[in-house]
Order: sequence, then structure tokens, then C-alpha cells
Amino acid sequence: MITTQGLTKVYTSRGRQVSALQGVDLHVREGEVYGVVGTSGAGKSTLIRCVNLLERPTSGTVTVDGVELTALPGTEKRAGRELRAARRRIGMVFQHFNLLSSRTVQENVELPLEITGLDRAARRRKAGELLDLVGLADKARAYPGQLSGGQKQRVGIARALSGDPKVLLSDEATSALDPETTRSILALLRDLNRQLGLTVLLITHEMDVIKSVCDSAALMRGGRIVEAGPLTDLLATGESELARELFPLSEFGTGRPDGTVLEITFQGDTSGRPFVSQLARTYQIDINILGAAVETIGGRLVGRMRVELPGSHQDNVVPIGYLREQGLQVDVLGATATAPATRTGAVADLITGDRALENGVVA
Ligand SMILES: Nc1ncnc2c1ncn2[C@@H]1O[C@H](COP(=O)(O)OP(=O)(O)OP(=O)(O)O)[C@@H](O)[C@H]1O
Repeated sequence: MITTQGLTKVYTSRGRQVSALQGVDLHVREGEVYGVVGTSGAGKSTLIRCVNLLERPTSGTVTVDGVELTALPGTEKRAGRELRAARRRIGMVFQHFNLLSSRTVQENVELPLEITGLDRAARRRKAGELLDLVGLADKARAYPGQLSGGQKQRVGIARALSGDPKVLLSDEATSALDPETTRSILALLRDLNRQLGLTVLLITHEMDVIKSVCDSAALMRGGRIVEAGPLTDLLATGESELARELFPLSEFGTGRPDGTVLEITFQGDTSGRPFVSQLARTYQIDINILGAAVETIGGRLVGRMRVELPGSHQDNVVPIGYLREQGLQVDVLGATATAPATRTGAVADLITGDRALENGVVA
């Protein structure tokens, strides 16, 4: 649904060039919630703003729902007709909501519809439906200044949905909210994803956001995606940095030097099986449990366990094979690493934003 290829972006600021994106290849599948996570300055905002060409990439392509946006005519300051039409199918929500304080909630949601030339009655009806969808029907006549942060973001989401988009971009939509409001906004995004079949691309610096709503994730660093894939695949990849962040095992014991320490990850069907006792019985070995935890990640139960088997890795080849045959992900600590799900890299470039679009106006 969203593909970027070799995306680069170089900003020029006071004669200095900053490579914000250095060759980003992103692939977001239709109907999924995809999270991009990374520390400050990693290039997340630049990436998401390049997806709807709010920022024009220096090089590379952006394709959304089969339309190559980077091939459509338009300048940095003013998009052409086709690009404006394509953008209407891409909603965007912002960290600071970007609502117009002089307009009521209803009028804020109607704003993008006014630009499309929809008549007043149809605008009112549509805005009413959208406010209902986000649970704010009773606030239609209120002004943004009278709303809580969570309510403002609901208005931002309703406004983003006014063009019946297939894709919703979320630029740190919950970063300005308290934890409970964050949960309710993430639940709303998840509901909209399911009810409307909406593909959601969000950026965040919080791993908890990835954990609670995303199907897939990418880790950005220095303008590059260093790791990406479905969470289930990442969790099954021994060396995945994201998996370790999502599900840290650092507090677990590390075992004795003469034993073999295994990290076992189980999800879905395998999560309910008593594999430790089966292993002990089948091979008559004493198993030392160093740590275990179960979490819900992307709505799916995932467990991780660190165990120690007596003897060397060589001595335990058969029991390890037995566990893997059960469908469990088994990583031997200290053994050769497996490669993460994907790795990409490359170079970068410049531009201005389109303030009108940030206020929900696809001009
Ligand atoms: N308009 C701009 N002009 C010059 N440099 C910029 C501009 N916007 C971003 N940058 C630089 O590009 C790099 C990536 O910034 P970006 O905002 O995309 O990162 P981020 O991961 O979203 O960070 P944060 O989480 O702090 O928003 C940073 O070095 C930043 O200083």
C-alpha cells in the first residue's frame, strides 16, 4: 500500500547540508498498522512527511495505493491537480493536533471538505458522521480550546478521515498525551484500522506504542531503516534489536559457564504447551529456568523464556532440535547470530512544508 524506494532527503540550513534520509526502502502492506520507531533526529518525521510529499524527497520514489506520487507534477510549494487528488486519499494526524482555534470542532472537520467544493448540507452530514465515529458527536459546537488533549486528537483524526482515505499517517499522534489518553487514542486507531480497513503508518519514539498497536515495525537510525518486518517475524529473530526492545530479557539470569543457555520465544499456537517439562522428561535432563515472561504484543500473546541445560552446546544439539521441531524459536546464547528480518541502507536531500495541508486542507 505504501512503498518508498531509495528515498533520500537533504536539508540545507544556513549553508550546511543535513542528510535526514539516506536511502529508505519502506514497504507497508494494505490493512496493517506499521510503526516507525527511532530516537530523536533519526529521520522519522522527515520520512512520514515525504510519504504524502509534505516534504519533497531529494531522490527516490514514493508510491501510495499504486500511484507514484513522486512522478506527479507539482512544485515544492504547490502540488498539481493529480497530486492533490492523491493526497485526499491520505489522511494525516499531528502531534500538536493543528486545529484552527477560531473554528468549532464541526467546522474544523468540515475544513478539508470545503476545499473539495462539497455543499454545506453534505459537509455537515459527513462531519457529523465522523465525529460520531471518533466518539465526539456531543462536542460538535465546542471550540478546540474547550477540549482535552485526547479530544483534540479525536477531532484531528475525524478531520483526517474526511476524504475517506485508505491510508492514515500519524506523526507522533500520542506524544503530547498522558498514558491513559494515549491508550484510548491508540485503541481508536486500531478500531479504525479494523473497521475501515485503513492502512496506518505511524511514527513514534515510544516502544510501547509499537507494542500495543502495530503489526509491523521499522527501526530508524541516522536516516536509515536498520531493521524492519512483521513483529511476529522480528520476535522470532534472535538478533533483532526491536525484539529485544519490545521484550527485554536483560533482567534474566545468565547461567553457569559450563551450561548451555537457550532463549526460547513462543507465540500463538505454541504458547500454551508445557514444553519445558516435556523436554525434561524426554531427555531426562534437569532444566534450570533463568527467567520467563509473557506479554501481549500487537494483540498476540508472546512468551520468552531463558533456560539452562547441563553440558555444552554440542551435548545439547538433540534437545535443541526437539524444541525447534515443536515450532519454538530457540536461540543459543553465545552461538552464531541469525540475521535480522531485513536490513537496508543508503544517502540524502531538502524542502519546505505545506502549511495548508497541515491544517487538513489539501490545496
Ligand atoms: N527543516 C529542516 N531543516 C534542516 N534540518 C532539518 C529540518 N528538518 C529536520 N532536519 C534535520 O534532519 C534530521 C532528521 O530530523 P527528523 O525531524 O526527521 O527526525 P525525527 O526522528 O523525527 O526526530 P524527532 O523525534 O526529534 O522529531 C535531524 O538532524 C534534523 O535536525
